[in-house]
Amino acid sequence: MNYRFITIEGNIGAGKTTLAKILSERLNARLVLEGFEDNPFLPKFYKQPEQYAFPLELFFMAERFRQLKEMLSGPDLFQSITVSDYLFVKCLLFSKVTLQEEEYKLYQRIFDIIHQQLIFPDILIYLHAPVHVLQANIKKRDRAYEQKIPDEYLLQIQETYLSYMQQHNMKILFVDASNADFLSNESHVQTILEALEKEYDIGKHYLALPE
Ligand SMILES: Nc1ncnc2c1ncn2[C@@H]1O[C@H](COP(=O)(O)OP(=O)(O)OP(=O)(O)O)[C@@H](O)[C@H]1O
Repeated sequence: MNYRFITIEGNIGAGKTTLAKILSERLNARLVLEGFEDNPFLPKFYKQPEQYAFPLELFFMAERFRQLKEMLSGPDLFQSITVSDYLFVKCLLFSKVTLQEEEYKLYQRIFDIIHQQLIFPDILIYLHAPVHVLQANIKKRDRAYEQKIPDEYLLQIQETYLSYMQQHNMKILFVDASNADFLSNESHVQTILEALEKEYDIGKHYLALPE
């Protein structure tokens, strides 16, 4: 397989973490997961978004930068495969939705300075699911602070991801994850693994999972 650094992205509740864990096991890869539970501002943000969005986003940026930087300085960067469940630019995409305009401009300035120090994945697997599926997943996993996320917020996040992918040249496997069940449907995992054996051109490549 030609991809040494694979990143999985998608909206809240799309199933990134599940797939990242499974792929890392199957590919014997290093796993990089975002530590959103360590962000003390997240439950507060969901109660009072305007008040807590800026510290929330700063915390995410600092933590993710630290994590990816550590990964880069690790000894096995060129020997092993790495699978992560977020792109660094995720902070910026969410911030576009969560921050006020002036705050966003400032955030973007800091982001622009630091993101150049990081490497970009070889391929992005984007899990796309409609809002009602995301809401059902969010309900099922039952994190208390996520239970009142409005559909509108999920739609805005989705829009931001889609327009980012439209504007940036990268190899993207765009997976229809409406019925994805990587935990108990082996053929779904196999579809992704087989796709990763192929060499793709830059751009979006659609991938459907078996019924
Ligand atoms: N930059 C951010 N700004 C605001 N909230 C964020 C940000 N990054 C993550 N979150 C929140 O942290 C929580 C976990 O986010 P994330 O989407 O990464 O994981 P997830 O929903 O568990 O993913 P999946 O179900 O696809 O594995 C969600 O409530 C999400 O809204």
